[in-house]
Amino acid sequence: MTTLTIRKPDDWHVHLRDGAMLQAVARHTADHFARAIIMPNLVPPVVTRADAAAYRKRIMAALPAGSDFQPLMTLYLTEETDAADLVGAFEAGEITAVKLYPAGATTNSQSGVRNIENVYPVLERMAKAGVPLCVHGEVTDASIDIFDREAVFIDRVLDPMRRAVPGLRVVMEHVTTKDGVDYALSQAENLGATITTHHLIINRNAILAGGIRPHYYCLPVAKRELHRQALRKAATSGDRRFFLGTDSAPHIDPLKECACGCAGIFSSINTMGCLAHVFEEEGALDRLEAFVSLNGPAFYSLPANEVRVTLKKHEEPQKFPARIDTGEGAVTVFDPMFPIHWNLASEAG
Ligand SMILES: NC(=O)N[C@@H](CC(=O)O)C(=O)O
Ligand SMILES: [Zn+2]
Ligand SMILES: [Zn+2]
Repeated sequence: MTTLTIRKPDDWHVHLRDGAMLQAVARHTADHFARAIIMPNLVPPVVTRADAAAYRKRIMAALPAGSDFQPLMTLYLTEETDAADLVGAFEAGEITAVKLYPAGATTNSQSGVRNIENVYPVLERMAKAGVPLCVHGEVTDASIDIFDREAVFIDRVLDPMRRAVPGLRVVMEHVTTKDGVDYALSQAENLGATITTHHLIINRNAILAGGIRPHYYCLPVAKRELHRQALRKAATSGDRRFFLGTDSAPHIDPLKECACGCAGIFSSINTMGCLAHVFEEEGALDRLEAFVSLNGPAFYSLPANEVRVTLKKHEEPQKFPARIDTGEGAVTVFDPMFPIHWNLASEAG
């Protein structure tokens, strides 16, 4: 049996939701990760310091007894955001970052930013205080092809914003293109990028070839194979600018399997097994720790976790549920379309 011992991973982008869904999914993230950046796109969104404190309490209450999982809270940036409230929350350690959703770009982004220049004053305050900005990087212009929205965002919004607010620390969330990878690599400072598990595994064929498969639909949508290859190269390179953000984003099956299905892939249960498979395939198991446990904390100026975990490769494929039950309905688990032989040693199997 092959084993790999690494520092405990963190997830730098996850959706834990609220209510019954939070109760069902929180423990899966807490099982595998020491910390996670908690996305604020609830309805209504987590906008103020008080909202974040209240949401954090609900998350803590949803964790299994004795869990030492640490949620790292974020605020949802709006054109009305109060900079003093935001900086106060950051300086008190109550939030770790702020999230920019272009209005209309993705799930629950209606309250997001319509004109980026309207938030430059808040971004300047964030740059001064050292508050990182996590960015969903897609334009919403209906005339731009959905497969091009990330690349166009870099030119039209991200790069001008970073020039206008020098010193702002930015994370390109869930990069899905070679363009995203190349932009991150071209910048020496103040820029990181998260990569999801599923974008290392699927290209757009998974959604569209041989029938429409809504459980592979997420935003940004998976792109063509050359982009998946660029993401694999970046993630397995060890380069400090790239780190794991699973973007595990549960929606109940009836909301995925319908005429206008929601975007989001739920992967928190089998993410680590999938990643070990991908890194092994790329001959890069020795760089998995950088991607899941070292580069993220370094970007966020946090210590890496001291606790170690062991991943094991088993002869037999490991069993993961095809779906989980939640108080709201079933949620389908990401199926990587290959048998997963790896799991965390503490897991069953
Ligand atoms: N990634 C997704 O497809 N969906 C996310 C939103 C997001 O991260 O863009 C969600 O909240 O469902
Ligand atoms: Zn997003
Ligand atoms: Zn997300």
